[in-house]
Amino acid sequence: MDRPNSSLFEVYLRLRPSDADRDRFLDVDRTSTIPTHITIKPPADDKRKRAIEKFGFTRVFEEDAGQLDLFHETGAVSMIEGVLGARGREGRDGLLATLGVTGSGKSHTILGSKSQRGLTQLTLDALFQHTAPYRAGPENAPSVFSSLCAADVSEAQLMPAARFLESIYEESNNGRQSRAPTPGLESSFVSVGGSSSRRHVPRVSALPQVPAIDDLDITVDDTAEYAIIVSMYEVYNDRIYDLLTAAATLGKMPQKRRALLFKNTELSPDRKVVAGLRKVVCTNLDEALLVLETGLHERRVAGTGSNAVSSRSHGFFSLEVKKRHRADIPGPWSGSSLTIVDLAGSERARTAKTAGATLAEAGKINESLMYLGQCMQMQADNANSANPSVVPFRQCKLTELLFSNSFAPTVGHRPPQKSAMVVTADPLGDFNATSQILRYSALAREVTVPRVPSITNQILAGTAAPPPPSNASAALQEELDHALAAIASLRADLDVTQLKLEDETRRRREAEVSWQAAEDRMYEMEAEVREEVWAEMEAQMALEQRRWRAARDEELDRHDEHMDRKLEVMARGIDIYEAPGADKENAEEDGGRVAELEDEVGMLREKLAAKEREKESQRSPSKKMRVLKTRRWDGSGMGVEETF
Ligand SMILES: Nc1ncnc2c1ncn2[C@@H]1O[C@H](COP(=O)(O)OP(=O)(O)OP(=O)(O)O)[C@@H](O)[C@H]1O
Repeated sequence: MDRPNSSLFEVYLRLRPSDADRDRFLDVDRTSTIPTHITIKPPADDKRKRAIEKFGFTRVFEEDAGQLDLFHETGAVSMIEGVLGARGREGRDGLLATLGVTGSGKSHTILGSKSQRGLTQLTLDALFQHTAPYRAGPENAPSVFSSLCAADVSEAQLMPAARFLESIYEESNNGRQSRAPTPGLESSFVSVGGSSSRRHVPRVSALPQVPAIDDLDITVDDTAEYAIIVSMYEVYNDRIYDLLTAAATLGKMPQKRRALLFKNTELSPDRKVVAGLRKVVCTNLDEALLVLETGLHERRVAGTGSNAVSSRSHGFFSLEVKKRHRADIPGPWSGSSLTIVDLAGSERARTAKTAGATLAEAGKINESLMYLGQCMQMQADNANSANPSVVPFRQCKLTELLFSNSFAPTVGHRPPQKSAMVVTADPLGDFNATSQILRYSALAREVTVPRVPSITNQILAGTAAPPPPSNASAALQEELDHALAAIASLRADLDVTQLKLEDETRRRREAEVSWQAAEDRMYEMEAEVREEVWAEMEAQMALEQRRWRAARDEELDRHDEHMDRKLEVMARGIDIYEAPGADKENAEEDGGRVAELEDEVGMLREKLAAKEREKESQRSPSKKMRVLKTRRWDGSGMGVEETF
C-alpha cells in the first residue's frame, strides 16, 4: 500500500500514551525506519465481524514522541519559513490542525498542557526569536503602527498588545482605577478581584517553559523587516466568532456575539480572509502568549460525558507575519498567516452524555467533522487519480476555512497554503470512534489481513465439510479477502451515509417546524390585513357620506336663499302696487298689470310648491329647515307669510 504522491494536507498520526486497562486495538507497522502505517483490529467480541484495516499516513508518531518531535517532523519549521518568505519574496500561508476523538490529545499537541508547551507556543517562540533582529521597530511606534493598519486587507481593528491587555485588565476589574503592569516584565498580571467577573490572567512565568527551541535553524529574509500580529477566532455552531473582541468585553454585560464573514475583500482578491477581526500587534513572545491565554479563556469549553474539559468549538489561532523591504523609505507591507487549529472532539452525539444546547453543539460538531471527513477522503482519493473530483469544501464554515486557500488562486500568483493535519488517537480508547476518524483521514487505506469468519474456519478446519483441495482453499481465501475488503469499504461508506442521513433528518424536522410556524404566521397576518382593510374601508365610506351630505345641504341652502330673494322682490312689488294716492287713470292700465303679475305669482307658487316637495324629500332631519308654509291671496292684495 503506497501513500499518494500529493495531497492538499500532509496527514500525521500521533498516538497518545494511555494507562487504560483495555486491550490495544492499534499496532504500528515497523517495517520502515520512519513508521508510516498502522493496523487496527476490532475487539475479539466484535459482533459486526469487521476486518483488520491498514492505514497509511505521512508519518506515525508513537506514544513516546515528544512535543519537539512533532514540532520538527510535522513541517512546522518549513511553515514558519514559508510565512517569513524567501529573500525578496512574499510569504506563503500555512495551516496546522489537529483532529481526533475527544480526549485523544489534540489540545495537548497543539496548545500543550500545564507542564509542556504545544506546537502553538513553540511556533510563536521560533518566530519571535528569529525575527528579533529584523523587526520593524518599535512595532507600536505611531508611524509603523499606522502603516500596519493601512496595510491590513481584512477590515480588521488593529491594537497594540500592551493596550489590548491593559484594557482587559481594567475592564475585567469593573472599572477600578488600576493599571496593568506592562506585559513581559516580571509577572504581567495577577488575580483580578473585586468584581463578579473575577478572573486570573496568568503570569507569564507560570506558563510552561519547556521544551525550549534554542538551536533551531530557520532562514529569515535579512533584507526585510517584520511585524507579528495575532488574532483568534472560533467556529461555533457553523459561525465564526472573534475570541479577542469577546475577551475585551469581559466584565461588561454579556453581548450578543457578532458572527464574522470569511470572504475575499477588496484588498484580498487572491485569498479569503476572516473579515472584521480584532488583531493584536505583539512586540515580544510574552505579549503573544498572554493574548493567546486570553483568547483561550474565551473559547467555549464544557464538561461532556466523554472528556471533562472537551472543546466545544473549533479554535483558530492566527499568526500573521507582516513583511516589507528594509530601506530608508520602506516598501509596502505584505502579509502571510500561519493558522493553528484545534478542532473540537469528534465524540458522537449519541454516546456523549450531553443534553440540550450541548447536544445541539455535538450535532454541529459532528456535522462539520463529517464534512471535513468527506473532504479529507476526497483529497486522498484525488491525489493519485487521473480525474480528480472537486473537494466539496463549501459545505460548512469549518471546511471552507481549512480548504479555501489550499488551491492555486485564479487571481495573482500567490502560492496555495501549505497544510498539515495531526490526527491524534488513543490505541486503548474507543475503537469505533477512532477507526472512523482513521478511515477518513488516512492518506491510504486497505484491508490487508482479513479476519477469518467462523464459517471459514470451519471449512478450513474441515469440521463442517470435507476438506477442499489446497488450491481451492487458496482461491476461497482470496475470494473471502476480496469480500471482506468490499465489506470494510462499504461499512466506511455506510458510516458516512448514516451520519448524513441523521443530519438530513434533523434538518428536515427543523424545516418542517419552521414551515408550520411560517404558515401559522401567514394565516395570522392574513386575518390582520383583512381586518385592517375592512376598518379602513368603513372609515372611508363614512367620510364620503359626510362629505356628500355636507355638499347636498349647502346646495339646498343656496337654493333656499335664492327663493327667499325672489319672494322678497315680489313682496316689494306688491307693496308698491297698493301704495295710497295712486290716481284713477292709471287704474285700468294697472289692472292689466295686476293680472299679469297674478299669473306670474301663480306660476311661481306652483314652482315653489314643486321645489318644496323636492326639498322635503331630500332634506336631512337634523338640518334646520326654512319652510315656506302658507301663502295667502285675498283678492284685495297679495300677502306672503313666512314661517320657520
Ligand atoms: N501525548 C501525550 N502525552 C501525555 N499526555 C497526553 C498526551 N496526549 C494527551 N494527553 C493528556 O490526555 C488528556 C486529554 O488530552 P486533550 O485535552 O489534549 O484531548 P483533546 O483531544 O484535545 O480533547 P477534546 O477534543 O475534548 O478537547 C489531557 O490530560 C492531556 O494532557
